[in-house]
Amino acid sequence: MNDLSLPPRPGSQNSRKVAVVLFNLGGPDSPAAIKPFLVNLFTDPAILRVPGFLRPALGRLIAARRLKPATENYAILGGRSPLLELTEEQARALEAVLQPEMEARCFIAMRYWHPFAEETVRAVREWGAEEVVLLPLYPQFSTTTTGSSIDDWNEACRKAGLALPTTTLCCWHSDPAFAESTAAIVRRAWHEARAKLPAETGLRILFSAHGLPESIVRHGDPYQWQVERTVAAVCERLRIEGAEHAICYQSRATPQKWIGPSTEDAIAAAGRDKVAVLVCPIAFVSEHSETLVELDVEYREVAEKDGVPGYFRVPTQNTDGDFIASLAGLVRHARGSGRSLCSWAGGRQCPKGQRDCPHARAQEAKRAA
Ligand SMILES: C=CC1=C(C)c2cc3[nH]c(cc4nc(cc5[nH]c(cc1n2)c(C)c5CCC(=O)O)C(CCC(=O)O)=C4C)c(C)c3C=C
Ligand SMILES: [Fe+2]
Ligand SMILES: [Fe+2]
Repeated sequence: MNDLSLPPRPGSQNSRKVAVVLFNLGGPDSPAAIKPFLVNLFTDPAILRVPGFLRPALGRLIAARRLKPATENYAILGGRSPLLELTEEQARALEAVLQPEMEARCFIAMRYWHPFAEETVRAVREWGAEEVVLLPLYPQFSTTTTGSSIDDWNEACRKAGLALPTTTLCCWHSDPAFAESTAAIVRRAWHEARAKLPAETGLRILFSAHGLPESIVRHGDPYQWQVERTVAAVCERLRIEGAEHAICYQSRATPQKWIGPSTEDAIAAAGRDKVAVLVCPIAFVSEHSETLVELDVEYREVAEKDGVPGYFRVPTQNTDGDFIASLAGLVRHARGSGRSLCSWAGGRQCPKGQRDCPHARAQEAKRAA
């Protein structure tokens, strides 16, 4: 056993300065930032999959159409997203767990608003990092989120000429410690909700994940499959007798067909079945507009309208101690391997040729090209 109270030994792997880079989507930090944030999002080739010459104009048009609903949502939160502050709290909490074992510092790289990857690459260099661990705050891999952030990071490093040994934690949807910590949060919320309901009223857990256009999944995005793996891993550990559950998808942001069932439809079904719902965000690990507004305000109204006999929400992980410990476990495992790692197979390392590991698959495709 390591004595964690001892400082890292000079010259050991643990004395190397490791930058843990947390990826998230980012959110506007003022009302004026909403428009450019949306333009950045909708002109990302990972999001808007049209020929390059069409993307800037079409992306701006879609962003303009989204501006009003997005502005209304952020107005409820005081005109800004809380995502950066909450991610900073997660970063500090993760550092506090890692620092007794290794010389680690957590940085944040957001995809569509500050701090952008370019800013973070500079900060990582200035700190004198000798090694990098990329840790997306998305348990499930999607080409639209983790994939886009990895490409953005690599491009920022290329431009800045930063070439450090780097490990990418491409996905951790079934990591046992993550699933256990999530199950504990769901269990607590379940008991709180049960205590407020009459004994004869059923309670259904709705695992609500961010949706995706169906065409993206059809083209091989593993996100939906990985969401299902997370739900299975959490349910295995719930230890609540007779708890029924369903998976649904929220936040449709474009007119195309998105994967379903939608969270609205799942709430309507609960209304018909006369069961209360406990909505559990399963693809976000911190609070932001899609939990605080969409789940807490909009879908609550939908549930009332649909005659659902009770509406409750599981809080996201934020800085929950067991959740942060699970992230620390991922970093500990990943360090120094310089490879792409994923937790889904239990082996931590993406198995060679494994079609469900998106990062390994992308690397293989690059090698073959
Ligand atoms: C085509 C559009 C979108 C896809 C695909 C998409 C995927 C996706 N997004 C998240 C997580 C977050 N999304 C957030 C905001 C947000 N997302 C979209 C659109 C798509 N997302 C928009 C237009 C917005 C802006 C807000 C709005 O207009 O409603 C956020 C941040 C929210 C905040 O408070 O700042 C997160 C986080 C995931 C996990 C995902 C696919 C797997
Ligand atoms: Fe989104
Ligand atoms: Fe993987």
